[in-house]
Amino acid sequence: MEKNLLEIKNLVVQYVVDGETVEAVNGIDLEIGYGETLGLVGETGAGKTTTALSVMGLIPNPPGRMVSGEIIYDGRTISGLKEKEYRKIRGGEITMIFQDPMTSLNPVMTVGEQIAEVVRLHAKCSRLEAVERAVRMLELVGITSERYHQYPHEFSGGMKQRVMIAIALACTPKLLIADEPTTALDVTIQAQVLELMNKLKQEFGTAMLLITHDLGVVAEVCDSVAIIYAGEIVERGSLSQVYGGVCHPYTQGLFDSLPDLDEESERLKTIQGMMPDPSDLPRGCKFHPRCPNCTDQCKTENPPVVEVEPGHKVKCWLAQEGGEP
Ligand SMILES: Nc1ncnc2c1ncn2[C@@H]1O[C@H](COP(=O)(O)OP(=O)(O)OP(=O)(O)O)[C@@H](O)[C@H]1O
Repeated sequence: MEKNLLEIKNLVVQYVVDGETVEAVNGIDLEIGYGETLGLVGETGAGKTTTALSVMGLIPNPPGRMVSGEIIYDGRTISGLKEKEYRKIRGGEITMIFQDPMTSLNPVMTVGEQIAEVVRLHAKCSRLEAVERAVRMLELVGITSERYHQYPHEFSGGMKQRVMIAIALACTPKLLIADEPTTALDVTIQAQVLELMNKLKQEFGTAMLLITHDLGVVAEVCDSVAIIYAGEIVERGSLSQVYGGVCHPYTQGLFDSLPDLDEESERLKTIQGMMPDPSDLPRGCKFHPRCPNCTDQCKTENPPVVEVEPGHKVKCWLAQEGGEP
C-alpha cells in the first residue's frame, strides 16, 4: 500500500473553559496522500481549525489539550515532539495560511523581507539567495518585484492573501494547510486566489489540507473531501464519490443548503452554515436534527465507519443498511 504523507489517527482534542470540557475533536482518522488536496468541510465549531492546529502542534494549552491520537507525517510520528523539533517542520515542510492575512503578516516589515526571512530560516541559504527566492515567489503569485519593499497596509485583502500564499510556499512545503483562505475575500478575488492555488499545487506538487465550509470551493480545488460534524468525520471519499453519491444525511443537508449555481461564473456559491444548538439534539445523538431518518439507534449508539466502496467511508447506520440519505 502506498505510504501517505499525513495520517491522523484517533485524534481527540478537548478544551476546558470555566470548568466545562468541550470535546472539539472526537476520534478523527484522516489521511492525505503525497500531492493530494483534501477538503475538510463542516459548519462553524465542527472542529476543523482544531484538527489543523493539532497537525501544526499549535493547540493552545491551556485551555486545549490533545487527549489522545497520533499524527504521522512522512512516516514519522510528530505528535508529542518537543517544540524545538516541531519548529523545524512547521513553516518549512508543513505550512499554514489563515483566513485573515492581516493577523498573520508583520505590519512593520516589508512583504519582501517577510518572505525572505522565512526562506532564510528554513532553507539555510545566503541573504542574497533568500531575496532572489522572495522576488520569484512574489512574481509567482502575481505581484511585481517593485512591491518587494512595500508594507502590508499598502496591499489589498486579495493581495495580502497572495503574499501569505507566497510565504507558505516559499520553502516548497510538502503539506500546506489552508484554513478558510478565501472566506475574507470578495467573490472575484476568491476565484483568482483559488486559481492561483491550483496553479501552484501543480507547479510544486504540494499536498493540501483545505479547510472550508464551502462545498463550491472544494469542487474547484480538491481531489477528495472529508465532512466533519461535531468533531467527527461523518463521510470521506474522492470528490466524485462524495459529490456523485452522497451517503450521509448530514452531507446531503450541506448540499441541500447550497444555493443554485451562480449562472455567471458557473461556480457554486458559499454556504454559511450554523451548528445546531446542542440542546436541540437528543442525548448522545451524533446526527443533525435535520436528518429525516434519525432512528432510535442513532440517538443512543455511535455508528461504526463503513466503507461503502473503496476509499468512500461513511459513519452512519443507514450506510450500513445500504439506505439512501
Ligand atoms: N481556544 C479555544 N478555547 C476554548 N474553546 C475552543 C477554542 N478553540 C476552539 N474551541 C471550541 O472547540 C470547538 C471546535 O472549534 P474549531 O475552531 O476547531 O471549529 P471550526 O470548525 O474550525 O469552526 P470555524 O469555522 O468557526 O473556525 C468549538 O466548540 C469551539 O468553541
